[in-house]
Amino acid sequence: MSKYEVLQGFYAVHDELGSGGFGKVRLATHLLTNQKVAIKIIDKKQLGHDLPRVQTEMDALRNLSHQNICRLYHYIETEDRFFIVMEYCSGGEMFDYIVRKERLEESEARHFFRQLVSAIAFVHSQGYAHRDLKPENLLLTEDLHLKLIDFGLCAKTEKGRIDKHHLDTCCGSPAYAAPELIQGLPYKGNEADVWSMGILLYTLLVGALPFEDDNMQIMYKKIQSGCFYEPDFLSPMSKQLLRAMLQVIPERRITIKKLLEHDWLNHKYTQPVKWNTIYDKNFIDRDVARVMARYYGLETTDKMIEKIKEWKFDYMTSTYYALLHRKRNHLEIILPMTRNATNTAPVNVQNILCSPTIHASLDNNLDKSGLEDGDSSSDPSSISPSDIAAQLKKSCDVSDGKSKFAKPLSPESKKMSYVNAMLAMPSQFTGRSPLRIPESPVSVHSSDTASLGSSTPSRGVSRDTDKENTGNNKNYRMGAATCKARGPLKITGLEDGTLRSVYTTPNNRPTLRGIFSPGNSDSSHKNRQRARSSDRASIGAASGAGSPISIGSTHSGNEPLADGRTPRSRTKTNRLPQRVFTSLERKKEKLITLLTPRKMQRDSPQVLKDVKNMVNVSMTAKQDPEDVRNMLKAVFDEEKMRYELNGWKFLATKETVHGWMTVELEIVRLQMFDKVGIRRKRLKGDAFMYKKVCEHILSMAKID
Ligand SMILES: Nc1ncnc2c1ncn2[C@@H]1O[C@H](COP(=O)(O)OP(=O)(O)OP(=O)(O)O)[C@@H](O)[C@H]1O
Repeated sequence: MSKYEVLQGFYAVHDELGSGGFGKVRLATHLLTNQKVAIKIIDKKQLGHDLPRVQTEMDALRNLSHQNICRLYHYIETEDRFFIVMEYCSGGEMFDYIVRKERLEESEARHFFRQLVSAIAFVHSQGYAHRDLKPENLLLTEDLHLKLIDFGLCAKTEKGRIDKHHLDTCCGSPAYAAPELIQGLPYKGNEADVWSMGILLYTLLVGALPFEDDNMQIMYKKIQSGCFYEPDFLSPMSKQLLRAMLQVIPERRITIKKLLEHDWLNHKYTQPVKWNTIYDKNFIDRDVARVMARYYGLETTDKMIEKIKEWKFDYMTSTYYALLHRKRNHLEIILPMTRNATNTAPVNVQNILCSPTIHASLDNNLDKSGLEDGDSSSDPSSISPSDIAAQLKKSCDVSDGKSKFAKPLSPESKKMSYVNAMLAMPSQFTGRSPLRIPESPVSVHSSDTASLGSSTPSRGVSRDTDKENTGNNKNYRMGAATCKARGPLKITGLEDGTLRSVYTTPNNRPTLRGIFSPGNSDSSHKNRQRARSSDRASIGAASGAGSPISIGSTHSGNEPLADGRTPRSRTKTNRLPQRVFTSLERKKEKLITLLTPRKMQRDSPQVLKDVKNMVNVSMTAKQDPEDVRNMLKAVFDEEKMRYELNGWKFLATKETVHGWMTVELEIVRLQMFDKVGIRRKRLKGDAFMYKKVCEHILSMAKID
């Protein structure tokens, strides 16, 4: 029996997107609509005492429907596993975005930070505190909307009482934890979140952590001192905001309300942050409901609307959201004629990036259901059932070796994406653009975008006005600290105790090198700190930390990997239906790949035809992929990194003081530039470790 049998016929499961302490997140296709989704697969056995975490996360995701929070589509529980189907954030982790940029310019950091503040203001307004804010939990969509994930550690109080309620569970990642948390004092979730946001803002602007040390106890002391380095390039306004957020005494810390009004956040913006949700669960998109009513065999659209409004988070909810997403992207919304029809979904059409300017992304011009304003281009009501059937048949017809792809419905969708624009923009700090994109046919306009390129970060140290916080060094800030190191922390468990079983069946840098160094893994602390992805049983644990690593070993297909997992080649079972499906969505060129013998497929790297989704790709100066492969092998050997090579994909692991980190590096061809690129993905380990490892590998490989 397949591990994921429960998903069969509904989702096709693909590659791993990332992994946390308890399970993996896999990319998947929602088969009925051919939309990409992310599925978090959690093994119950691995959860142990942390079982309530899943329930906490589910409750939060059900309740917290917001434009900057990753949407829950579907929730399935089986005897062994939980499957959480979510909106897929194809832009990857926000942190990845700054790996190549080293640090962000102020206006760009503001773009992301406004969205984070919006999400957290909403979360708090609903009585929740996130308590695990860190770069790994901030994802991006293809048009650079920020989406908050991972509510497994969140705390719930009565709505509107988050600022009254004290919590006592210490959780989150140490580097992002507020001083009151690491002292083991009762704390308020909202205040602790503001501190973590301060750390996040610092990482965006500086590209390093404000408090860190190889020794965990020293790091704690630094956090409690509130004393952090302020590089000269930070503007006075950013310094002031960072100080306000990184105030050691929680009562003196800026509140979220004040944060929303802060000048830094609103600089050059005509509108304040829209923090309230723009979604209304009572508002259902009629076009989508109409198409679904036909599929589910309901007589009227209204009946379908009533059904969707039950919000069961089953396959119906998932289908509704998947179709809504298609509509938002100006893709046709069609389903087979009836639910008894084949589950084969219409083939994918172009993944279109529709956010030409920073404002388009920022303003979240969405209506209550999540559709962009003025989205009148698609009118599925004009599609008759026979059209739908014909189209479906046509689009799935690959008998002639060519798949027929639905056309994008709007010419607008051809606009250059914000992602592309940002990647094309030279970084003011590095003096180069991560991707040297030749003259672009579409210019990016809007006053704000223009300002991104031209704004000069203010240099020179502003005189500190906050006397209370003035330290000896003018570049250091001292929060009003109680420098009392209380030593190890006690974990007392989550506030919300019990797990309710819900059964649902689907049918129904170092940029500033020298400043940043990865923190340490004080094992005694780790055991007490609530386990986090970077702290929890890792590759090192699985392989026996401290045991000798076989250096530079290219694993044969059947040996277990360093992390104890079975190599991908072995875990691949009967994937044919999935492979066929994938080929359909990847446009007709991919069919050639499908029909090519496997050996030949492996012999040439994947070709990327445009710069879309190239946020995680570094371009090399090489034209021969073999050269790059050899260079990477040499770097791994030199770095004593263990790796597995599967065709053009390396799975490399490295032990650092913080534990193990696994990165996937794939060699790809960049057709537009006639160059070879390296696509990277963090699979395990904390984001800063990943950043450091990637920067190191890429600079060692001398790829630029
Ligand atoms: N919706 C998504 N779209 C794309 N990638 C995702 C999505 N959700 C998660 N990921 C990837 O998977 C990783 C792990 O996800 P997540 O943090 O939810 O797992 P976790 O087990 O709760 O982790 P942790 O141990 O940090 O709590 C993320 O850091 C991200 O890289």
